[in-house]
Amino acid sequence: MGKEILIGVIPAVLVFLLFLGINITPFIVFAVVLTALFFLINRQGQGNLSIGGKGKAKHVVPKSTVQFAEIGGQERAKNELMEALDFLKHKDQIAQYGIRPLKGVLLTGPPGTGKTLMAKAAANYTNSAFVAASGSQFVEMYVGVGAQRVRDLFKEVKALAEKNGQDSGIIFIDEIDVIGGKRDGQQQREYDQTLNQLLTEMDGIGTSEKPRILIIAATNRKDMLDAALLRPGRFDRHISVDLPDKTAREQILAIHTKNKPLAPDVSLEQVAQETFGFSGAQLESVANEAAIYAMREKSASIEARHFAYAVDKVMLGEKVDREASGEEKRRVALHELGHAIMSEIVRPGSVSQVTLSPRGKALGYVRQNPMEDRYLYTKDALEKQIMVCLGGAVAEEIYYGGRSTGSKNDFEQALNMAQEIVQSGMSRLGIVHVGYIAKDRIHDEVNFLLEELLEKTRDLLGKHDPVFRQGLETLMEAEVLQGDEFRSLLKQYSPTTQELAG
Ligand SMILES: Nc1ncnc2c1ncn2[C@@H]1O[C@H](COP(=O)(O)OP(=O)(O)OP(=O)(O)O)[C@@H](O)[C@H]1O
Ligand SMILES: [Zn+2]
Repeated sequence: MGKEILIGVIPAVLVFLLFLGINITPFIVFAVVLTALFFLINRQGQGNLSIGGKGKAKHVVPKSTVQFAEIGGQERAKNELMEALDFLKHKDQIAQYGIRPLKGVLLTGPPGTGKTLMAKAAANYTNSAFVAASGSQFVEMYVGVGAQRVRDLFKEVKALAEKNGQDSGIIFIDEIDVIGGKRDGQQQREYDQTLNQLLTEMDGIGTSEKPRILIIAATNRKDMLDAALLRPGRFDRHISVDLPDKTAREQILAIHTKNKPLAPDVSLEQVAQETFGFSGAQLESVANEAAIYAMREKSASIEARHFAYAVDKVMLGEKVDREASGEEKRRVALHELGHAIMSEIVRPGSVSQVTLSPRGKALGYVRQNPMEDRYLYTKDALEKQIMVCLGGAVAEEIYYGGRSTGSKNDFEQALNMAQEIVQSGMSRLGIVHVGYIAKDRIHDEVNFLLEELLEKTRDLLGKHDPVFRQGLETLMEAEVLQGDEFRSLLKQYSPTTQELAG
């Protein structure tokens, strides 16, 4: 601020000197030089300190101003991240207690769910210097360039922290899977060097180091990552950032319409209802497109129909049509109800929540109350849990006459548990020595077990049609059913013991 005043004062002084009849040429030269200097300093002061010459990726971002409050939904992820960040804030205590410093946080989840926003908010929350890069920026034709860039990144964040007087720095690496993907074959030499450099830098982060550095990485393919990255002391804290559920969608829409004139007929809840499966980025797009439609029509405010257009446009842009997405939601709802009903049948009181909120690859889930550890080790308990797993696919079979890829994970779990039964000597085969018995005999026995349990599950779920219908209605509307709600629905619509027996 002082600079502007000086720049204004200098000409005034010169005019005054001229007025006194003094030769001002030397003063003018001096003033010009001074002004030029001020401009230079001023420009550098804007903050985009950049190390490295041309051709280098620009990964320095001005000081982050994003706040956690500007991120809609993601409550669990935000809390987990803040908890992790408290390590940065209380680093003296961490050192005092000899706690291993947290070095890496991995954010996983589909594109556009706010991972970048979270990293920026993290920097703001901890008053850390922030630099960002994307995995693809490290891929170069020349060996060694990627590794050099990793080194630069660490240097940069340190320099930036020093310059801003901050005692911590956050490095955000988007698409970490590009440099940290699983090794296969030799064509990955360059990636290897980049990854190794990253690991070396991370291993070098000490407890008392200043500035303290935290690396936040993002990927939507955690399963693709090299195990070396996930080891303790590296990216050992994983936070999943999921697609938003209905409430979260409404919050995100509210955030992105805050500065827009909405007509009274707009219900963000309604828009949220119609945007199942949308990411935060897509919702931002909906808000923006709706505004564009309204402006084109010279409408004074954004009306409900503008939102309807916008939702369609974003869906079409993503090649998802409304019909299909509604149908998919129905299918997911029935699938989850299948799990939930089975869960209550085999273990009353076990369902804590049924939701359609898409998590990771799954589009819905049933949260079960934890059971006692002991429980899992009997044959009966394993069989019951297998039936809960199969419930989803069976429900789809009943209502759609076939299964979908949505049950892959369920089947994997069921298979594992069935194998457990066989290998623990709890099947018709008796005690088996896994090394000696032919593989296909185990396989056959596992299949036999699963077929039997499938049949049982079909039988039980087939008798719960009214529960499916009522549950479906609620889930389509609210996308979530709390455990108690679900149980009272079951109580009301379940068949009686007599009906079950018949
Ligand atoms: N939870 C959210 N709340 C508010 N806005 C959001 C949210 N999630 C995404 N957005 C909007 O979408 C934009 C893109 O989000 P962001 O870049 O953080 O997603 P990302 O998960 O990092 O995606 P990608 O993996 O594709 O990089 C944000 O700038 C913001 O406008
Ligand atoms: Zn399932």
